[in-house]
Amino acid sequence: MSENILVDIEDLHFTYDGRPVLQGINMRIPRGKVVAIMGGSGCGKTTLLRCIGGQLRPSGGTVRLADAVVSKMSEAELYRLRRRMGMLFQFGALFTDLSVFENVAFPLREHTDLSDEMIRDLVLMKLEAVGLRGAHALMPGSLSGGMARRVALARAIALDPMLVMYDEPFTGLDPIALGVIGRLIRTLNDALGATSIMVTHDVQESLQIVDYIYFLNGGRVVAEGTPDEIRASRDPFVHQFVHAEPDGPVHFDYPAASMQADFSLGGGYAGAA
Ligand SMILES: Nc1ncnc2c1ncn2[C@@H]1O[C@H](COP(=O)(O)OP(=O)(O)OP(=O)(O)O)[C@@H](O)[C@H]1O
Repeated sequence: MSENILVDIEDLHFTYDGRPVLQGINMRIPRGKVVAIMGGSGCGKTTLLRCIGGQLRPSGGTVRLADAVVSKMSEAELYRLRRRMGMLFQFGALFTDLSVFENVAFPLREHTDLSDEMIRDLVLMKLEAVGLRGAHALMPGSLSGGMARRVALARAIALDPMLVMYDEPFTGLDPIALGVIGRLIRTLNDALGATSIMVTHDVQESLQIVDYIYFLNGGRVVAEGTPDEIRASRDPFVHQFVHAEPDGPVHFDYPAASMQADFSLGGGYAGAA
């Protein structure tokens, strides 16, 4: 594998209960880049992140991270690998009974033997990086949505990860907070010398901050390119996302039986009384 590629995904397949979700994904993500993954609801974006993080084992193909095949790692190796990965999931999910300081300190206490003084300095540095050093004593319940997301970001980078994965980091944020989080994702990535993968529905923000975008549909990569290539693209998938069109090749409804079969007149639905 080229020295420069941090994440190399080859012909990745994943199946839930016999239902194929990922059907031959190929991606090569160079070190230092911020990459967005987009696609309609349920197309497999979160599943892909979980295969990269080793929480799910693929049914076929490989994910290589640095020079290691993630799906072949033992539990102990995966645990060590996760120390080098930061993850920020939808809504940030802070521990509500821990202060801002303790939330950011959590991965440091969990994964290192650093002294309390060292942990204190590192936590305050990470909080400073997201503009919240002054908020270290607050409890999550007293933070705005944007502040809570910034604390989650500080926690995700607490261990100086080589790879940071974001699952819909902008969900539920107002446009100003969204812009702040977007810029932080970019600047923290560059300051840490990390690589970032972001699953998001926010095309406009992504076009401002990322180096490359992949579009998924039906468990496959259907389009990809740099922000300039994406803006200029005539691909119908890309066009639908960039212009937020409700109709197009991406269907937003989960596949269902016909209305006639599902509703009582059709007599086919056995779910509710
Ligand atoms: N634990 C599970 N068991 C069975 N099926 C699952 C499970 N988790 C997800 N799926 C299914 O796998 C498909 C892909 O889910 P995934 O969460 O990866 O999609 P997504 O692209 O991240 O969607 P969204 O944008 O709505 O979050 C969906 O159809 C979903 O219903």
